[in-house]
Amino acid sequence: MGHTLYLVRHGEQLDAEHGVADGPLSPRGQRQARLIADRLGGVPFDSVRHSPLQRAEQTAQIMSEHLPALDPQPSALLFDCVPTGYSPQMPHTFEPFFNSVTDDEVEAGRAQMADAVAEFFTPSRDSTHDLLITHNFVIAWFVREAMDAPEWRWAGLNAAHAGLTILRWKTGRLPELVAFNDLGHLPVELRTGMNDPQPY
Ligand SMILES: O=C(O)[C@@H](CO)OP(=O)(O)O
Repeated sequence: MGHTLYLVRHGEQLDAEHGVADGPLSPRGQRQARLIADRLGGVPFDSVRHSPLQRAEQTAQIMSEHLPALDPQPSALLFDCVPTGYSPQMPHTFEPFFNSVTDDEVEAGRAQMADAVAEFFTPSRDSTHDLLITHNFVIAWFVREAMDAPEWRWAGLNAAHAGLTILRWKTGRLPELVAFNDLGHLPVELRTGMNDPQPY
């Protein structure tokens, strides 16, 4: 069956729209965490890791209250980060965002993502299931890496709060993108965190 990696973006953070860098989940974020827990209730997870930031830690905590078999552990490899700097191949509309990111931040993000890929992208002959609760850019980088897409192509791959992305490695096969930003467990009013409102 191989190794399956379940990537979940944290739930909606309280007051994130006011520029608060981190904090607890909003009531909507707490509902999102309960619903992604219900969605994944049948998966026999071998490990659960989460970003140490509060919005991801609380998402993991709510999920483990609903799924007591989970034993979430923090991993610094899952911190929010910026995986690369601006590339001329990116749409120009992305440029203002990258103007506010320092070279040191990019260097740290690049190193973190290299270490994260080495840690989590592990083919397995056995059936293994690992859950990572993390951030939008980390999920985008993992998808880009699994697809062997150009380095800059993580930019613009957006997952919603509590969206579910699944990657799988089977022996002798290319990495498989089983699902990207699947929101089937969320009612329309809880599909938050995307740049544009979701029309479905
Ligand atoms: O700021 C964002 O849009 C993303 C970047 O990864 O972070 P988060 O998933 O923590 O909201």
